[in-house]
Amino acid sequence: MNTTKRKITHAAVGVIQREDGWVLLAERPVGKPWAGYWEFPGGKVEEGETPQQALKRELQEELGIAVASLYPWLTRSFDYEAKYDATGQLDSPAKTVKLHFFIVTKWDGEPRGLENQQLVWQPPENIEVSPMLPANAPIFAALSLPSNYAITNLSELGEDLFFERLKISLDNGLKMLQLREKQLSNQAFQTFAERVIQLAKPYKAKVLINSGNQSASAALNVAGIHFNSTDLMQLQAKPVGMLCGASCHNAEQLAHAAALGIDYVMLSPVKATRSHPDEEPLGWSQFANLISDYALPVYALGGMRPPDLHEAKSHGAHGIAMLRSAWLSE
Ligand SMILES: Nc1nc2c([nH]c(=O)n2[C@H]2C[C@H](O)[C@@H](COP(=O)(O)OP(=O)(O)OP(=O)(O)O)O2)c(=O)[nH]1
Ligand SMILES: [Mg+2]
Repeated sequence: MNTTKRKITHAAVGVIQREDGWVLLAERPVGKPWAGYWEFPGGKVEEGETPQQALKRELQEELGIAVASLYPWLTRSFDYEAKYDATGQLDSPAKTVKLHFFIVTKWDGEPRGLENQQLVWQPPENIEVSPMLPANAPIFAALSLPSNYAITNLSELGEDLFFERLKISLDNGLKMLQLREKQLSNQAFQTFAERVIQLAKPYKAKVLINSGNQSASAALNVAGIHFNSTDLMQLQAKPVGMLCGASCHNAEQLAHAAALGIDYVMLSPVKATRSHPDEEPLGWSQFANLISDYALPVYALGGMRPPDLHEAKSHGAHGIAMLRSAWLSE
């Protein structure tokens, strides 16, 4: 392993996202390192700039747009090896880049390729341009996760009401839910889970199961597993071939989840909740501090209701996870 300390290049990267979810990609023009590779618009953070200031400048320079609204999102480091062109000339030296991603939701002006770069709008779950800058591979998986994530609450609602509400939620666009029912026997959980999976299937909603119910699940066709924080800390490697998330409550758990490279975390409790009345809430500022330099998408959990989404995103969250309020009738 190369242990020489590399200089870190900071870059500000803009995920410019339309209301339909499609994002803007640019092809690096001839004459720049990694020419022909696709990327999100953005560029290097200059001396004395914050990443957010750098992004606004870069999007003005590269696309001629003025950012009107943005959310801080992920921060990821990536080690680039030296790259040589076909004639053996150095195209780009070995370096470590730290990418500060933002999601840009409003802007003034129509994006144009002011540096002769090709531009294209793409749906994150089905990108058709390639090659992509190698650091960006996990970004599209993260972008494909929905903003709202529901956790089942069968024990409080009872079966009839739960399935009635589930149907309504799916009709209203719910795309991801976690089955978490510690009180159920393996057999009862299995029956419950099969019914949920069946209902969710035509909506293409992702169904995950909590690791506390995992023993019941071998036969179930679920999209993934959600590890509680105790099981997360026991985990040595990310299970392959499935979506994988975890509950975190502190910096140590967040760091372990990031080291495993799982797909998302939930950080809680943001606010006081009825389900966990004894836990001290983090509040938004501590929530934001814990994830200010974090590589994975984070769902805020604990007292969240749908109108909290904007505030959650303003504090760096990818979205919100809800237990009780996911199933309210209004
Ligand atoms: N803009 C952008 N840069 C990315 C992405 N992914 C990724 O690894 N990078 C790396 C490539 C570069 O090392 C660095 C950003 O540099 P850049 O070439 O865009 O810098 P810049 O716009 O300031 O332009 P210049 O210095 O090349 O003239 O971050 C991405 O999606 N977008
Ligand atoms: Mg650039």
